[in-house]
Amino acid sequence: MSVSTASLSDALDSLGLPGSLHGISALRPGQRVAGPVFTVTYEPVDGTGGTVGDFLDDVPAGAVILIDNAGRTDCTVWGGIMSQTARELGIAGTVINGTCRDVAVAASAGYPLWSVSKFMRTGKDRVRVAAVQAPVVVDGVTIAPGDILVADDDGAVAVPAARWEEVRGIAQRIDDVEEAIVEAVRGGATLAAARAQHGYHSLQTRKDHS
Ligand SMILES: O=C([O-])CC(=O)C(=O)O
Ligand SMILES: [Mg+2]
Repeated sequence: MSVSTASLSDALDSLGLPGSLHGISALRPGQRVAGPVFTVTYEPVDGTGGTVGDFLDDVPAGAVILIDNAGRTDCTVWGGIMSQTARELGIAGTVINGTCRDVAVAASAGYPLWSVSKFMRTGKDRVRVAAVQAPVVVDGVTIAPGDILVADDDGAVAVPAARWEEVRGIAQRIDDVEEAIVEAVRGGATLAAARAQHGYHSLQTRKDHS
């Protein structure tokens, strides 16, 4: 599963599928995860009774948690206790349509995180878990539990589980072609000639792959 999010995004474009999650960024360089999504949806509460992280004990090892707090950035849905617990549980990483805190703790625990922002005000008494393992919509992309979420330095991409092998295969071929272009340039070709030879400009263009 080592294809880049860039090539996965191009592969999705070529199939006319959505999946690239605009607005969500890596919190630090060098992180990468790929795995089945465990979805969590938050909702606002007025006053007391809300909290964050109640679902964490139920997430299986290897899953990538996707938290949808509707892009809200004025209070957290993730913090350092959660990063360290997730690490203990063997959870692959967390992608947040919202914000998180204690990011230095996540870094020292080596726990991978992606989010809209980082901000220190807690979501306790401000939000609560509304649903787990229900479909979520992020940036217009519907993501169902078990879809494959891949995240790296360039951001996060979701691929429907039923299309994963197809999308991964196309993305792998795109990675190979891009490598061949660079090899051709190293071998003395101009960029224009190398790109033309390998069909660079239409790698992501919508097409019939059959
Ligand atoms: O309130 C939060 O965001 C949760 C928190 O700090 C933690 O898990 O350490
Ligand atoms: Mg904390």
